[in-house]
Amino acid sequence: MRLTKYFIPTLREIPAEAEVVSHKAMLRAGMIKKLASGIYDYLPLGLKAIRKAENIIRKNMDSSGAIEILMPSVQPAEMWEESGRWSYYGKELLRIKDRHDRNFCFGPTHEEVTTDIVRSFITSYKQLPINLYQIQTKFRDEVRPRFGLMRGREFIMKDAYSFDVDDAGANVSYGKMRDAYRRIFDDCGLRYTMVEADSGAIGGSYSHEFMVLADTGEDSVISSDRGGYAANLEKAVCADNWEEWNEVVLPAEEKETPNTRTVEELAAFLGVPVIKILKAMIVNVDGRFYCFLVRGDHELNLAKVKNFFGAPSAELASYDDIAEQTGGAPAGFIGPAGLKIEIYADYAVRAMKNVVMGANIKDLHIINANLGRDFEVKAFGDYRNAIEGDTCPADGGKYVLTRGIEVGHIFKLGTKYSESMNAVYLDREGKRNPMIMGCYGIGVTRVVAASIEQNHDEKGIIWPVQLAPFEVVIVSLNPNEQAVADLSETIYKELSGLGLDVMYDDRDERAGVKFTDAELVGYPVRVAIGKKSLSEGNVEVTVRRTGETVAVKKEDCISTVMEILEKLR
Ligand SMILES: O=C(C[C@@H]1CCCCN1)Cn1cnc2cc(Cl)c(F)cc2c1=O
Ligand SMILES: [Mg+2]
Repeated sequence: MRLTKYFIPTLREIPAEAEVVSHKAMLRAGMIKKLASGIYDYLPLGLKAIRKAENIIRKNMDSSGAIEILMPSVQPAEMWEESGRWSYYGKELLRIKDRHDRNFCFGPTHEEVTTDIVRSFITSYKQLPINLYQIQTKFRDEVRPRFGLMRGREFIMKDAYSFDVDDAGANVSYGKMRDAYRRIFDDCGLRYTMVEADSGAIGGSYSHEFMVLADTGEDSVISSDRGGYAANLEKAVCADNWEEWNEVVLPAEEKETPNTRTVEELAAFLGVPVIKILKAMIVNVDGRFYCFLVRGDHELNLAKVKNFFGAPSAELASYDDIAEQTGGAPAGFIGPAGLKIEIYADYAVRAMKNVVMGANIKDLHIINANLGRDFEVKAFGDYRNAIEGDTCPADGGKYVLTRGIEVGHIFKLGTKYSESMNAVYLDREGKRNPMIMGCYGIGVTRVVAASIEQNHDEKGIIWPVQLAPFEVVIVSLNPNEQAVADLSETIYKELSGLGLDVMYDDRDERAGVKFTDAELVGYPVRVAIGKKSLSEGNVEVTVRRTGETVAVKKEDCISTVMEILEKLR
């Protein structure tokens, strides 16, 4: 492509709203343009990277036996009423009305639509298993879209749905997708890890996420330093391996603790370590209230609370609900004594002695409170967030916390949709059975952003060859010298002839401007052609990732570039 005939609106200034590297880099390199909050134009460079990611995904999905389809973005509400999800989702679901005032939504996902296709045409076990997938635009009305394509409201997803006759078959389908995802992210040149994940509201028995390791990732990953376990923090299991504190049980006494709103303030005021404090939270689980206790240095894990009750949601209670459930105690002074609601505690609480707990009265705490004498617990469980240094119950290693960007999520779905929407098949004995489903997503636009998060420096993007919009940029240093232009054209045509995506920067610009743009846009290989190329017969080949430049005889330019690109793959 000739740059004078192309469209790469690079920016000198970074818009203030861009917080993370990939967002800044994609704006500066002229890959995207914001149309509205969380909604972006994919400009030529951005689209080429997205298309390369899509083709890697398509190649591996097809070779896994999945079959590509394309479903509508606009979905009728009736389908979501059948699955019971129309009323379940809140504002995140973009609901629209057509001219006849009928209800539709802009699809955030396509379980219902795919299940409708399968139930309409597949009726026998002989037609199963089947895996249908699409690569398509989704819309989820995030309350706070940010980080550019990392958390957009409109985004491109590959979503696949598998249908099997039984659980064993569904496990095979799940395994095929897991292996396909590994090939996809390897082929994209991403460093990632697969982690056990919370299945969230869509139910189903288990799920795994594929996390691109990056410090700017929004997700927290807990993994054992022995490599035997990795999970999203929402899901990471905590061992119940606490030694009872060997302290003499002391008499409890009330203590005035004015204005000690936080655990740290309370600990400092009383001169005790945070670990001695019993944190009590009132949790609203789908409208029912419970009190959960965790040790002062731990955090309550609401995903674990939600899953414990099998509820669609679990949130910290509002101030008003706290006051109502505790007889008026403000947050920071809540305790388990004298509550009417059920009390659950994390395993670590069972080992505590002589703790500080809220008295459910403003500015008052009780010190040296002890389980059994001063408060009761209905049941102990794993309700806290794992932390670094915890012992891994799976392999005895120590937990390490890292951050990740979720680029893929695969779910064992079960019969949630096939039962509610009657997607059944006749088995050998002619008996009707619901199909066992799985669903599998990849955030295509997020893959591109994640790749930049993992591959950049202060000058801009360092594209892995696999996703690079253009693999090579030819920079003519003296475009007005006919001989330089001729040599540049020759090399440009030869490299393009080999099937590479080559950008030819034929602008009448200074070398510095061309070099800076080449580094910003992130072409893996740069070929610079100038007067020296004529006098000494050399061209300069630069590798973006290492910054290393070599002088190459112009007749060896093509083979050198091809070798470098092969090594980079
Ligand atoms: O999408 C999934 C599960 C899998 C992920 C892989 C591809 C197939 N679906 C979970 N999920 C997430 N956010 C949603 C947001 C809205 Cl507004 C909604 F109405 C539904 C969903 C929803 O179901
Ligand atoms: Mg997910």
